Amino acid sequence: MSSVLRVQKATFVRSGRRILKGIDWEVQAGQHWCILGPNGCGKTSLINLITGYEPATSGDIQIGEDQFGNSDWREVRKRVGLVTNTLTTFIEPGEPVINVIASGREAKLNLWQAPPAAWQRQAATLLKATGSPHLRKSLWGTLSQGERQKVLICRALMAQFSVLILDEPCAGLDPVAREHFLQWMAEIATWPESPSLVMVTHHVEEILPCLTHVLLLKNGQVHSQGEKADILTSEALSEIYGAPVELEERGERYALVVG
Ligand SMILES: Nc1ncnc2c1ncn2[C@@H]1O[C@H](COP(=O)(O)OP(=O)(O)OP(=O)(O)O)[C@@H](O)[C@H]1O
Repeated sequence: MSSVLRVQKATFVRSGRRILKGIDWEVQAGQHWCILGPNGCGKTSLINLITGYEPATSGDIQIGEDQFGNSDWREVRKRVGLVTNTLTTFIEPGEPVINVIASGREAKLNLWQAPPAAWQRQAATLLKATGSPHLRKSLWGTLSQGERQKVLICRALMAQFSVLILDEPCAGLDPVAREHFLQWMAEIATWPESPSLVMVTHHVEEILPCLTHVLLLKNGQVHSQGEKADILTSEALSEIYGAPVELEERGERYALVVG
């Protein structure tokens, strides 16, 4: 299997604090990952290194064949998609939904002009696949939280990334919207051209069967990583959260009982 993303001995130091302390992690083609860890363990910091928003203090980050430092990182980052709520604040409320999606082609947030017809068609096709083709004529500012998440993922899919990082994509969704959203994510994972999905979440309920691997972080270090069935245990989760928790299997999904 080919490597899509490789992090080797990555450290991240800010304000004299060692936030990431030697992370080794590899995502191979065809794998979909979930990252779990308590607040402040370094999940966002790790994502910031992978997307090139922050330079690692030491260590190597490789996307496919290209390594940060040896390749033009602006080109490399075009292969890593990031869907995060912080993006939403940078998009103008008056921007048409189709333009928001089409802007993913150039990794720009606001296009300020009508996108080329071919991009508009591709954007409309992606939107249709979400089951929300009626949003085609909507403006960004009128969308609900769940609709915004779908549009942001469509936007990311415009660029044909090899890795798509979803940072707490279900935050703010009601239970039904969350389940619909997760099922759509599961469908994306079945596409032959699907990027490797990396989902950061605090909720084991959101770990879908399509997520094949799990990375557990604690205090800026890898606690454990590997195939979901091996890594996701009550014992491991109790260790990372520093309190007894019980992982319950419900069909192919999970629930967590605290205490
Ligand atoms: N630029 C920075 N300067 C100083 N401290 C930072 C910086 N970036 C992150 N930190 C600190 O590093 C730690 C890890 O932060 P990070 O946001 O990566 O955690 P996280 O696992 O994503 O947390 P959460 O689950 O709460 O979102 C936190 O204690 C945070 O305050």
